[in-house]
Amino acid sequence: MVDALNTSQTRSTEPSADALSFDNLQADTPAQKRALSYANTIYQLFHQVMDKQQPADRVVGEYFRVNKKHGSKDRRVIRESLFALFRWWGWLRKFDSQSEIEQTWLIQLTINARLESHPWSEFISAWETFAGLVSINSAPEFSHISQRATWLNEQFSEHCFTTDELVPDWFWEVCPSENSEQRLALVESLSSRPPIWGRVQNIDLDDAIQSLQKLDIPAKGCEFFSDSINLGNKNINLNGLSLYKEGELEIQDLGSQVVGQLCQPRADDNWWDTCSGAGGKSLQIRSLMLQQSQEAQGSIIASDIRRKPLEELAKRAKRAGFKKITTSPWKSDELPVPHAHFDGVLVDAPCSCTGTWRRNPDMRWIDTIDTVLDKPSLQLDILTRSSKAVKAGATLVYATCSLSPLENEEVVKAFLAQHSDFSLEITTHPFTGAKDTMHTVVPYQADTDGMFVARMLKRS
Ligand SMILES: C[S@@+](CC[C@H](N)C(=O)[O-])C[C@H]1O[C@@H](n2cnc3c(N)ncnc32)[C@H](O)[C@@H]1O
Repeated sequence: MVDALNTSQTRSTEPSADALSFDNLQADTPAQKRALSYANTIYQLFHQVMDKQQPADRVVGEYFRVNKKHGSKDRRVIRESLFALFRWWGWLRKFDSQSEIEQTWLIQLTINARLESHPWSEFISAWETFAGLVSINSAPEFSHISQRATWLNEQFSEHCFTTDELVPDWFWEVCPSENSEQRLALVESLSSRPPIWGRVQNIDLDDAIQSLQKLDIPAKGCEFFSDSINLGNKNINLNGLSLYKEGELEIQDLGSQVVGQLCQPRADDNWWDTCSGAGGKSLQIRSLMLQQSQEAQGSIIASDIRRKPLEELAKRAKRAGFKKITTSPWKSDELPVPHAHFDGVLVDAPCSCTGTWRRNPDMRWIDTIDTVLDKPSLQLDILTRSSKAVKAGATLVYATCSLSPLENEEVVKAFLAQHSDFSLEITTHPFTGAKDTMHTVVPYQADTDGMFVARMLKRS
């Protein structure tokens, strides 16, 4: 098997892959000509991501920004084919043994489209014909990855396709799971896209749902949190939505919302969000305070080593009218806030982001095991320094969007081993109802990203 990972270990400054040459193929119809043009574009974007280790959403966004000639259908075919390639690359890379790059690519594109049940049949038939694949027309509508693996094993018996290999081998080393049913459910969820999740603030959920449904957005509530909203799977032009522009709707994955919920902020608490980024959880914490009392005096200081996300947070807070959120950049080892001062400190630590692989399927192939292994020492350092800001009797919450125990349970255990004045609290996993001291939100539990969260108490 050709190991695609070997080609992507180092960051390249070379231009992305050369264009493919389809000169020896006779494209007679407009659909065939377009199919070859798409094949070339997708090939170059794919290699820009893999060879230069650049995130696919950035690469494709920049491509469409520069190449304005593409209409909405072109964009859809290119974008969806590209993202699907990363979802199925663990299988598609096995076809790399074909002699000609062009033919290999057309085979991979055809199988990719069949695995996704893409609707652009005229282009798929063109790829299939040019690829010389005559016998795979019987692809059914798949509802499960096991069906896809079975179909591939029947069609291409010279290879063996297993569901575990849809993620890189190193993933199982850092996210071990002995239980084969759980492994399958995890790969299944990592092979599909979650819906767009949001949160309403300053507005009644039912009013928000009604106004979004009038715009043909299939919005609905969810059984877990009264302010969460499921916005369906289709892209939404947020800047065209008045709810969004007026700060009444924020996009936040439901898994991420678990973290704010388990912070359990009280109306008049003072919180420090130490790694706030653009402040998804700071906004949520303030909104949870206001849900308890419109007079809530609680405040949040948001910090990050990057200034730009803090500027974005300031805009979001202004949009929502949340005057009690302020920002304080974290520029050095010194705390940017007073010691032993806060009722709650949230450390949403930088991590490998393996829990977000559903939305960013390319990351599983451009990252390596080091993406996980180099994080725990940084995470422990940030958690240790942040803990100094917690006052006696108050709360410290540690969270990541990683699925690896090395970045999660092990970091918390290492912290507690050095800090006997902190102890874990028992909390309830909102999706499973499990009562425990540390929770992993696994993507298949509620169709979300993956997260980890643990809540600790500093002794009085
Ligand atoms: C998981 S993201 C935070 C996401 C954010 N809390 C949210 O809800 O959208 C981790 C953040 O930690 C920040 N970060 C990385 N190293 C840091 C450090 N040494 N000190 C403070 N923040 C850091 C990153 O810039 C990044 O924004």
